[in-house]
Amino acid sequence: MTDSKAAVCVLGGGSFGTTLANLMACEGQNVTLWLRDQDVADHIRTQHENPRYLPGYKLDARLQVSTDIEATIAAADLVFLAIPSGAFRSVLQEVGPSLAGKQVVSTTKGIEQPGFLMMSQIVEQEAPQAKVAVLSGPNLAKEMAAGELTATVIASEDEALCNAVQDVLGSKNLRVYASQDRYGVELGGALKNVYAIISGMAVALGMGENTKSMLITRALAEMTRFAVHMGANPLTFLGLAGVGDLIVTCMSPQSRNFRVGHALGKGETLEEGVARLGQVAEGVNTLKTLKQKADEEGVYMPLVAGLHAIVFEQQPLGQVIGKLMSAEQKHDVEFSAFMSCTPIKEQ
Ligand SMILES: NC(=O)C1=CN([C@@H]2O[C@H](COP(=O)(O)OP(=O)(O)OC[C@H]3O[C@@H](n4cnc5c(N)ncnc54)[C@H](OP(=O)(O)O)[C@@H]3O)[C@@H](O)[C@H]2O)C=CC1
Ligand SMILES: O=C(CO)COP(=O)(O)O
Repeated sequence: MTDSKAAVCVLGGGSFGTTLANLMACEGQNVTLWLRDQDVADHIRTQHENPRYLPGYKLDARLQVSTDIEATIAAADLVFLAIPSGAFRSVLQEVGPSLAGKQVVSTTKGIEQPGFLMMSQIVEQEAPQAKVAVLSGPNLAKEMAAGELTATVIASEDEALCNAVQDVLGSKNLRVYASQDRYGVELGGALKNVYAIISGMAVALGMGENTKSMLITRALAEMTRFAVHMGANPLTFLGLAGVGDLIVTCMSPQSRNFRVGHALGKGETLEEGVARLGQVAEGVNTLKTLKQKADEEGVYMPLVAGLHAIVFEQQPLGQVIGKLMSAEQKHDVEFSAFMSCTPIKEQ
């Protein structure tokens, strides 16, 4: 067991970073939240609320806040990263050397292009002396901030790091399960955002419950097919970071990706939907990145291709749906085929 009072920091003061840091503060952990906005930091320190990203949620008075990233990292043993993928590398480039020897956990659900890199792979590049893990699961920030029960997955080849995260983050409201499939867990968190956009669109169009169930189930088959091709363990997609996160993000209007899809379904442009959200919806960039990679790798992903055609190729919705419904009818469950495929690739 690790020291439960290990110093922890969370980099990124958006909805998820604030929520994670607050959950740990509520458990009496020594935790500091770093964010770049001085006004928001002052508000959290004095009013115990993040007015920009979690208005109306009372934060624990023991939560420490800083705008000094170097001092925050220097004082921490365990560093959580909750920076959107578009800014992830630039922040890592700034602080990479300071992360040497630290335990670093990425919570960011996006993919960097070019290179099709997961965020933990960026950590490996920019902070090669750090120990790396990823955290992912059905974790809508606002529900967690409200104390709703859920679970998440900490994935790393480093068992001590998984144990450390279970110690500091696990609580009566949050179960933290371990996995060794870092790549699969991270890929699951990024891919499901694309299908949440499709689900939001289906809801806006008034589609039936059967339709939504079909979409989620075929989404799971499609994302697993891609992930296995890329070297992930198919069983990971039966867990919290796979089907668990897919279900919540495809079903909840709290999901920002779902909301972007809903706006599209109501006839708004992508730009309008994203602007009204005012928060990050990682699925938009992931859609572009994933479509390109699936084409390069020759992986069959009709839902991804269909959404891409609607959003970026101006194809009429009705035409795309017609094409999807008249595609070749293949196998339902592909997991048996996945199980007999070659072992997980070195990533
Ligand atoms: N919210 C959720 O329910 C969950 C989110 N995640 C993932 O966590 C990641 C972060 O998302 P989330 O917190 O929700 O995003 P939000 O949109 O709520 O907040 C984004 C945060 O990132 C900060 N930021 C943006 N660019 C930079 C930068 N260059 N340097 C420092 N800080 C920066 C913003 O600061 P500023 O306000 O100053 O611009 C803001 O604090 C995403 O990848 C998301 O997929 C994972 C699980 C759940
Ligand atoms: O990843 C999430 C829930 O697990 C949050 O999803 P959104 O980014 O779509 O809000």
